[in-house]
Parts: sequence; structure tokens; C-alpha cells
Amino acid sequence: MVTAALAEAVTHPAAGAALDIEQVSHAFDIDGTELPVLSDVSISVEPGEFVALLGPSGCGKSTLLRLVAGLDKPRAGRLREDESRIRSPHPSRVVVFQDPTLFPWRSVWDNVALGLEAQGILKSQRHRVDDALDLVGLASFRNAYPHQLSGGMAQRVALARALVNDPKILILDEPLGKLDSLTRITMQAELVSLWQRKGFTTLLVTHDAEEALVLANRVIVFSDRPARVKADIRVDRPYPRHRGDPYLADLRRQILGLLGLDATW
Ligand SMILES: Nc1ncnc2c1ncn2[C@@H]1O[C@H](COP(=O)(O)OP(=O)(O)OP(=O)(O)O)[C@@H](O)[C@H]1O
Repeated sequence: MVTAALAEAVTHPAAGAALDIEQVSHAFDIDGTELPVLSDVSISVEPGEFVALLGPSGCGKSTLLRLVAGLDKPRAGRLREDESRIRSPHPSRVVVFQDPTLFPWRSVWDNVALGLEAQGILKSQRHRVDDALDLVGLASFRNAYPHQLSGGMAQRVALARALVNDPKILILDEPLGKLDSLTRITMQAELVSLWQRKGFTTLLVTHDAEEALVLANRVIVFSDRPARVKADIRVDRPYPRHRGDPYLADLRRQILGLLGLDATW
């Protein structure tokens, strides 16, 4: 029998956590067959932490982000933001996906305004659209249309569309995955700078161990599906990080080892 004290210890969120993922398991039903995707995942994220999630392809990372966003409900366990149960999407938790998914018939400004429009507060809060565009360095492109933007610029617009909500938790699902390597490095630096200025809690799914180590102050490595937390690694290095830093190179080797890969450089 579970005592009241033990039940409390198991179910009570970590004090002061911005996000608590508690014993979450999830599965999908595919043609009557159960596909387990997440297995007993517990992660407590402090306010302002930048947490990178790494794991084998298909292990369940995006599924976990969808649960945090409130887009799906877990089969078991709980998710809490600031101690309140996550049951549905909320502007305080916004997702940026790999594909910027801009509306081609709307200008940059109008695309960014979408979040405020959906909440019915655009009229009184128009300055927030300009602020968000300023933050991502696209103020001068406010009247441009998506087809006039490079891939990096389109992704900046997607980021501005998320930031206009002034989120407490920014959820990034491989947002730089489709960019060329130079744009990607530039945007990694911009992301760190944005995060440092705005202080939002960040969850980033990436396939790139180096990206995780340049950006995050914590890296969580998942197992194969169903994803379990295999390692929770603190990256104790100031920003900006240096890609040649031997400390980061050593962590990268450890992470790739956990993923079953041999780091040859
Ligand atoms: N809506 C869904 N219905 C059925 N199965 C799904 C659904 N969404 C995801 N899956 C399955 O769940 C598993 C985990 O998918 P998920 O996208 O979370 O993995 P991932 O770790 O983000 O993958 P990747 O790194 O390749 O993007 C996959 O096998 C996928 O096919």
C-alpha cells in the first residue's frame, strides 16, 4: 500500500520548477497495435534553463514536445507548467517547428501578428509584433512576403511569431534542421542571445550533439523507442561557447557513445 507521504513525494512537482514532466508514458495505437513511445520519463526544468533533447530518430522526442505544448495528453503521468497541470495549448508555451509554415498570402508582419490575432488582442498590442521583429533582426522586412525570404529569414519569422506571445517556455523542434551549415551557426548564436535577453525556459530537440552543446546548459539523452531518459548532462560552460573547447569535445564523445556512435573527431 502506498502511504500518503510517499504518494505526496511521488506526485508533488519539484518546488520552483518551470516545467515538470512526471513519470510520463505515452503510446500510439496503430491499426489496433500498441506502439509504446515514451516510458516513465521524468524531467524537472528550472526557470530559464536551456535544455536540449537528443535521441535516436523516432524514439519519441517530438511526441514529448507535443505533450509539453498541450497538443496531446499522455497515457500516464503528468506535465505541469509552474505547478499548473498542462491540459491544452497556451500562449505561455509555444512551439517552433523545423518547417516555418508561414502563410504565403500574408506579409511578414501579418504572419507574426497571428498569435495575437488568435487571442483577440492584436488591436491593443500591435507594438509587440514590431518588438518581436526587432528581436529577430527583421524589422526592415515587415512588409515582405514569405517567397521573398531566405530559409534563415523564414525561420526567424517563425521565431518572431512564437516570441510575440512572450512565452515562458519556448519549445523548439529542430528549428534549424533544414538550414545550411553557415546560416545554422549564425542562428545558433542568435538563439543564445535571444534566450539570454528574454530569459525564457527553452526545450530544444536536435539531432546534432554539437548544436546541443553550443546552446544548452543541460542535455538529456534518450534511449531508443520507447524513449527513457538515459542521461541528464549539465553543460557547465559560459556563453558564447567555443566549438573547439576540449570540455565540450569530451561531452560530445560521451553523448555520441550513449547514442551508440563512435566519435572519430
Ligand atoms: N500521431 C501519431 N500516430 C501514430 N504514431 C505516431 C504519431 N506520432 C508519432 N508516431 C510514432 O511515434 C514514434 C515517435 O515519433 P516522434 O516523432 O516523437 O520521434 P522523434 O524522436 O521526434 O523522431 P525524429 O528524431 O526522427 O524526428 C515514431 O515511431 C512515430 O512513427
